[in-house]
Amino acid sequence: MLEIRNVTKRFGGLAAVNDVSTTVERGKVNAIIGPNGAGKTTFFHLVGGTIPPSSGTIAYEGRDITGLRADQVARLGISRTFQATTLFDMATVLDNLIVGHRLRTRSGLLDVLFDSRRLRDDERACREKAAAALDFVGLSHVAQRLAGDISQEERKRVAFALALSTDPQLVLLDEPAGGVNPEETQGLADLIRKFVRHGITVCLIEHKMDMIMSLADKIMVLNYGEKIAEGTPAEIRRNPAVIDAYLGSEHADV
Ligand SMILES: Nc1ncnc2c1ncn2[C@@H]1O[C@H](COP(=O)(O)OP(=O)(O)OP(=O)(O)O)[C@@H](O)[C@H]1O
Repeated sequence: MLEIRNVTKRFGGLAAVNDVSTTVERGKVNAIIGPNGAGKTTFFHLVGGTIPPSSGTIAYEGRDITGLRADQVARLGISRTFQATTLFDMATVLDNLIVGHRLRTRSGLLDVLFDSRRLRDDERACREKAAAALDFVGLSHVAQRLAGDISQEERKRVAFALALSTDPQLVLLDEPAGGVNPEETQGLADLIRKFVRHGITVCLIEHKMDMIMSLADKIMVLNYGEKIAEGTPAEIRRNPAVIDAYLGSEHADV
């Protein structure tokens, strides 16, 4: 689905991502792990178009998407969440979702000025889509709550719902279970499985090893920007280089 070839990103003298090649497989949970500063988030920025690579190529469904902007990448079917979800805390959860969906629809300034039919149609469609996305992530019951009043776990679910607004084929989830308790982590893992069941391929960064080991089909391990291992959870768990760099250290939440 996604093919990354020899991708490098340099910030000055630092190679945050260094000559990484990998694939993201359709219909699977693809995980990326590694110590803090290993280049995981930078890797997502490169795939999602937030920043261009210094060298290397990224192909999505056989099409070269290297250097495309984030909005262009999103339109092709790749969306992402961020470690911290920025919400309008004084607006309701539903309104946050509607704004997120509105930003991605067609009507422009002229439609707003002339109160066009397209604008009204767009608004209705956005409201329906936002409500459907909230339902999908199990948050219908907090739709009318202020975003500032919901729990960290609910914020994570809102991030998932926002990622759905572009009808993605592939979602990149950056620490989807960061800062939530073990029981809630289980619920979020179930939600990730639901994405895959509904045909949305997942690629995620996470430090919670119990979650990753039970959820991922395939894991890539980064260390100092380089890929040091890739394989199934069982293969990764017994890989000496991974144990040395990550699993045996205090970095992983085990
Ligand atoms: N815009 C930037 N300018 C300069 N250096 C950067 C920039 N973004 C990231 N880096 C550096 O690149 C390296 C990789 O950072 P990155 O955030 O990708 O790591 P990470 O694996 O996601 O870490 P974490 O698990 O802490 O989120 C770090 O040394 C970081 O300081």
